[in-house]
Amino acid sequence: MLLLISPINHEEALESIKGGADIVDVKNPKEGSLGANFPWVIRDIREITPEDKLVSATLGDVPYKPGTVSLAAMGAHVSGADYIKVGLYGTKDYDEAVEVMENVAKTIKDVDNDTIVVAAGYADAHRVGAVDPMEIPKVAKDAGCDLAMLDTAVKDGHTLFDYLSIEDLEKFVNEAHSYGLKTALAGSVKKEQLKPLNDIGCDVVGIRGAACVGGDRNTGKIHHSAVAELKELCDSF
Ligand SMILES: O=C[C@H](O)COP(=O)(O)O
Repeated sequence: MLLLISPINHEEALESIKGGADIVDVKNPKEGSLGANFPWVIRDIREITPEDKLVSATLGDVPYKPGTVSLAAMGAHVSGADYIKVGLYGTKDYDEAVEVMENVAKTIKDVDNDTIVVAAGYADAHRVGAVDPMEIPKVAKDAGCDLAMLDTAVKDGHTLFDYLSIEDLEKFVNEAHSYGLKTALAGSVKKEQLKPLNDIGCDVVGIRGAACVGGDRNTGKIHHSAVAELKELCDSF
């Protein structure tokens, strides 16, 4: 299972790289769970990240506006992102989510087929009126994405596991795999929760809070020792 770590700036990206993150995921929590950062921050982090590591960029907790989100995807691409995550927040059902994601996938695949397009839903979608998380694998497949992901929309201490059972998560992973997609799971994941995620076949675990000093994604900063501990655990399974 690969370790994706979400820094917000240059300093935290260096800590993530030093700690051994497999994917450096540029994010801006001030703008939400999958808040988007600025093009120059993504470009700078791509420049300091070794070439063999992927740089991811989140496009935000996006509205049901396929054109706006497609342009944002192009912005992430020209800024150097290899992995583009779209938080399906304003899309209330399968049809809206597919419409956004198929336009993002077309935008990106037309210019670079190797860039990874990620459809990200929310385990707590019911709290914000977003598309059902269990529909995300089908959304990702039907829209031509590479990866189906779940995170949590509301970062209030609840974790992914508060909303979905391990059986549901396994079903999510198996369905995505049956379509030939990879999976990523996140949502205030703690180090003790890595093994169950690994055991159900999850391909990527996404973490910010547990990689920060004090375990707090907002007040803490990412520290390489916390990242290294998570990386060692991921490699031990
Ligand atoms: O993509 C993953 C997220 O950054 C997860 O953040 P979190 O561990 O603070 O919920």
